[in-house]
This record gives sequence, C-alpha cells and structure tokens, in this order.
Amino acid sequence: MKRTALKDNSYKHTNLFQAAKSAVNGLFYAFKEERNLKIDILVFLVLWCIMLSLNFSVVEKIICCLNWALIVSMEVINTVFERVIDRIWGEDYNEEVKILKDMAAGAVFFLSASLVIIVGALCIVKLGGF
Ligand SMILES: Nc1ncnc2c1ncn2[C@@H]1O[C@H](COP(=O)(O)OP(=O)(O)OP(=O)(O)O)[C@@H](O)[C@H]1O
Repeated sequence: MKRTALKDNSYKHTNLFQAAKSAVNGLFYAFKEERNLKIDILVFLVLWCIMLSLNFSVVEKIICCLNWALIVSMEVINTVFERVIDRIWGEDYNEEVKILKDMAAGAVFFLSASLVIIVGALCIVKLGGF
C-alpha cells in the first residue's frame, strides 16, 4: 500500500460529502480485496430469491436485510482488524494473534448463524412446517 507523507491537513475531510465519498471508497476497496465479502454478495442474491419466492413480508425482509448488513459491516471491521494485527505482529505464527483473530472471526460467525437461524425459521413457517 502506498504511503505519502503530508505535512498539512489537506487530506482531511472538510464536509459530510467528502466523508461519505471516502466511506464508499473504503467499502468498494473492501469488496474488491476480500473474498468473504464477495461471498456475502452471493449470499444476498440467494437471500433475495428466497424472500421473493416465499413471499416474505416487508418487516421480515427488513430484518433479514438488516442482519445481512450487520454481517457485511462486521466483515469489513474484521478485515481492518486482521490487517492492523498483521502490521503490528507480522505474519509469523503467534498464539496471541490466533486468539485475537479467532475472536474477531467469531463475531462474524455469530451474525452469520443468526441470519441462517432467522431465515431458516421463516422458511419453515412459510412452507407450513408449523
Ligand atoms: N499470525 C498468526 N498466528 C497464528 N494464527 C494465525 C495467524 N494469522 C492467522 N491465523 C489463524 O488463521 C485464521 C485466519 O486468519 P487470516 O488472517 O488468514 O484471515 P482470513 O484468511 O481473511 O480469514 P477470515 O477473514 O475468514 O477469518 C485466524 O482466525 C487464525 O486462527
């Protein structure tokens, strides 16, 4: 990654529009670089097909989309976290790094499990399982 030394603060945001532009750039970069985020897009397409084919209500759709958005946000934070850790500790095996990365991955897993359970339960109800 390119590093440039700037002595003034000209790179900082001066308004909300610039802040939003940087945030969107960050998101695009994360989606381009991170395999799991590409998988998340695929998950969203499958989720959307399920929601349409089983006639999820608006509230059910919002809950599922919100859970999916939380997964994506957590995945982005996890990626940042992994990169910072690698920069601080380096790439060599380290038991402390393993625990830290596993915990961060655990947060993504927890939200993913939540989406699977919610969508699974709604599918069972819609298909007349209850
Ligand atoms: N330096 C390290 N020392 C010990 N274990 C590590 C180290 N780096 C990674 N690991 C282990 O490998 C796993 C994957 O870490 P990695 O940095 O490769 O993330 P990744 O490939 O982006 O995976 P994901 O984002 O799916 O968790 C970690 O959860 C951890 O168990």
